[in-house]
Amino acid sequence: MTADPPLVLDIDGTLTRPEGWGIDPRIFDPLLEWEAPIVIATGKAFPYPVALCHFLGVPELVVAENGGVVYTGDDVFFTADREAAEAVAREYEAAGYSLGWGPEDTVNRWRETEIAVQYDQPVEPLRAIAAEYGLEVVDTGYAYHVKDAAPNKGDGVRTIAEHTNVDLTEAVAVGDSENDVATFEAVDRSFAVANADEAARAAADEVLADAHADGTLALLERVASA
Ligand SMILES: O=C(O)COP(=O)(O)O
Ligand SMILES: [Mg+2]
Repeated sequence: MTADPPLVLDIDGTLTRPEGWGIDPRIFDPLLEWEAPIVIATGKAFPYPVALCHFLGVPELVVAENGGVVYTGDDVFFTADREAAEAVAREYEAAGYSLGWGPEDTVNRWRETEIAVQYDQPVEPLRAIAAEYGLEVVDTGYAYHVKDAAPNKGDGVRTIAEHTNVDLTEAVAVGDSENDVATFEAVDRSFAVANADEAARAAADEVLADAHADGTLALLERVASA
């Protein structure tokens, strides 16, 4: 009899419905019943993974903003600030472009360390402006994230492990894009869903046969305690 391994899960592309958008409701019960810690490691702003944990009914262990914000359940750690990314966003807008989210911009409203740009906005001028500020642009397949190069999801996951009982030498991670590569390096076994980008596929120990939540759900069945 083996125990359930700790999980490190990405959100978009990994817990999403086959259509690619929205959380697949089939993940709720397996995650609620999982007997080991679950870390949500995402590019989304801090409130989103916290809310996901809350509504799943699992403890809040969260890496948000691609590692810019880390929550261990007791403490919040910030590993970057928003100022430079904000300056890039203003310059992008001044050049006639838009972040693409509308006036109230709930995607960036609560962001503390980076700025996200909608996926159908032009990325080349964004990359050029970000480079002037020494920042990088990460392509998650869902948005472009303007961020400091230092924070990443993998370091965030390690911070959680240092402050909790999450044992990364036993952990299983699932992800779909270049922002999950550092996570894959931090855990014991790493899996890219079938819809994953090249970077995630190359970094993962295994590419799953199924896409989105279908891939993740099949994997959970496979690695669950016997
Ligand atoms: O916020 C994004 O663009 C992607 O989010 P994810 O890291 O949970 O896939
Ligand atoms: Mg993703």
